[in-house]
Amino acid sequence: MSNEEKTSRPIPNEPKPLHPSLQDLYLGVWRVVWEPARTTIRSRLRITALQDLSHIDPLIPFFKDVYKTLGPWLLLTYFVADLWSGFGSTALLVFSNKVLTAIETSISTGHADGKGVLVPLGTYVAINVFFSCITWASERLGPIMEHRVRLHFDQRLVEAHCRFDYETSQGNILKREIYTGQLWRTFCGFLYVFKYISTAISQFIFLLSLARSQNEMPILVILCLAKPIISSLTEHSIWDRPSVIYIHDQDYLRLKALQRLVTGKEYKEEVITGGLSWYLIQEFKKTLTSLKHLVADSPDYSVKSNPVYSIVKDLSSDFPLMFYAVRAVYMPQVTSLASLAMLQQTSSALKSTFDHLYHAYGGWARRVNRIKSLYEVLELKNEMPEGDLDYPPLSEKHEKTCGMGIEFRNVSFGYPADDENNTQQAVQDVSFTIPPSSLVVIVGTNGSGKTTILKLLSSLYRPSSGSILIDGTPIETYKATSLHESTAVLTQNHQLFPFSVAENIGMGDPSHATDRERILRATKLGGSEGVIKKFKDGMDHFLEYNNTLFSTQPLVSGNLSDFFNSLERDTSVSGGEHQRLVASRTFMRIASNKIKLVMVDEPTSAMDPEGELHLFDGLRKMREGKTMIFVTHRFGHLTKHADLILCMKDGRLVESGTHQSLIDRQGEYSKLYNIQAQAFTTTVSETTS
Ligand SMILES: Nc1ncnc2c1ncn2[C@@H]1O[C@H](COP(=O)(O)OP(=O)(O)OP(=O)(O)O)[C@@H](O)[C@H]1O
Repeated sequence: MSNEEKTSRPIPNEPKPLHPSLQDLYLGVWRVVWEPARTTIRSRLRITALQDLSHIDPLIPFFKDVYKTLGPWLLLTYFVADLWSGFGSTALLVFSNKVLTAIETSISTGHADGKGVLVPLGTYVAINVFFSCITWASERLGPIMEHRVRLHFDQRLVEAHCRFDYETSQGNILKREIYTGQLWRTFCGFLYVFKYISTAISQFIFLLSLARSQNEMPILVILCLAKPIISSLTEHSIWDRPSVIYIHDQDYLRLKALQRLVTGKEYKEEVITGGLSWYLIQEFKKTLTSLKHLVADSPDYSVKSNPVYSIVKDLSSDFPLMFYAVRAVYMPQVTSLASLAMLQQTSSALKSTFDHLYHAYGGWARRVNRIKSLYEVLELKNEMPEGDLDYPPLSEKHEKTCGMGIEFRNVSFGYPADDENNTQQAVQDVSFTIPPSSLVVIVGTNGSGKTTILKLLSSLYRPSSGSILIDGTPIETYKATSLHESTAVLTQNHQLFPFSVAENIGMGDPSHATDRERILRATKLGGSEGVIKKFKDGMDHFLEYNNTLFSTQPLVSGNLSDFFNSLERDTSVSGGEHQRLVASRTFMRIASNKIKLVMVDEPTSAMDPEGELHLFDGLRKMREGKTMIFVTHRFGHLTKHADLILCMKDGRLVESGTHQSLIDRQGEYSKLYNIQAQAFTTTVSETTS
């Protein structure tokens, strides 16, 4: 396998060693570290308000997708277990009633009917055990299904975001955040409604059938308290004590980093112009494959790991009933109000079911809206028109050694404004022609439209009027992705990605993203060798390290606090170092041999003069077969060697020509040039005088 085929791995998955006083636990992708201490009872979920029911149409594609992701058997098992938990509670009431009736008969006749009591009791216990097993199984299945549903929609969203053009990606619809982690619970929320309706019906029927039929306080109180006591002894929550919780799984971190790259607005421009979409999808899929073994990403997962605890806890709520049953068998002369107790028990169960139903309905509209938002994003159409012509067209005799030919014909463009009355144009009626393989410099005052010209050429936006021709063909005739593959862009706004240094540079040419030789060459050309030497782990140093690290409670000084501090990482680089690393990525891209147009927009603002000279020299040496456009405020080697200078002012092209012709003209260019030249001449004359 070539270098390119290997997945570049994030930092090693080595757990950080712990002080002997600390303990740790791995829960899914999380590592929880704590100092052993006493536990407290976990807090309860908050309750949502009742809202109107919405129509069911938007839910159909969602249900279909969940069905396709989980398959019929997993879904059916979960659905049956869910429904059973509703009917099962009524079945328990039926058999507890039988037990109580048998007890009552024993008492009234004064004859101990062991079989009459023990058979329904045995059935009751068997149902309860079965019930606990089903509950336990569905608690195990739930996180697996949740995880799969989440990964499915994560992938759909990554693919959708990679498909969006720049303008679409900035739109309002995408400002709403979609948490795929909630989608399974949303689905369950719909199931709960059906579950509680069926439970309520069965409990109600039973309550009607009961209408026919019908004191040891301290011990009863203790028995009633058995359930919370057992729960607090057997259920341990990581949220109950000071713990350090962080994502330990490196694949998961990479998954998150890839998602950030795809969804983060700050990366979008470069993801689009860098043609990274397919690479990101490919890497995302690879990472998903490595993550399939994990069933959840919530640190609460698997806190209850033993089914016996669940069985004992669930049985404990019936200790009072068992107590009465045993007592009736051995002391039949003591009378109890069995029917009355049964009525009370059934009605309180029904009350609780109605309560749940109320809350399940309460969340219905919220859940429908969540699903609507999800599908609005998944089905969102791109705003920018594009054609299906490849660039450079295969059929035409496009010279291999020839850069891109560009023509602007009366181009005007205004950015989509928040305020519709704001009609100011960033570029107005601009026309120029750039012959293939030219070196062009665009100069002008701030806000004069220089960067906007590059953005229009990058197909990030389309002109409001006029036309842009690429090699004589309108730009919108080409596939935007195909133009991006032929273009390298370097600006001062370009970001470092949340990956290693090597991958940051390698992604300049996604087809060779792990080719170390190419990366090293690009590193030298971009002048970032010195930067990388500073990192302890060199090329493998992580930039913008994305670890989820927090503590559950304030950490006072101590071993836990020291441990917490040791996990924090400093990933910052200086502005100039940042620009050198980004420049290396561009050199990686230019070296891919597909590039016909290089656009460079003030990428050296934070660089020292040596770095700047190195960068421009490097770019000029790679000129062959490329058209190069530089936007700059600095008049120097570039402007003097340019084939064409475009001078912008207030969105208009005011002058164009070579350096000498524009100096001779004594216009806007000459004015800007003289302002800069004056600074040096004044300094020289001051020094000499
Ligand atoms: N994303 C945007 N949304 C709205 N207006 C914008 C946006 N980007 C630029 N503009 C406006 O468009 C005009 C031209 O901006 P542009 O960035 O092209 O100028 P520039 O010549 O590159 O400026 P500078 O030299 O400061 O980089 C400016 O008035 C600017 O405020």
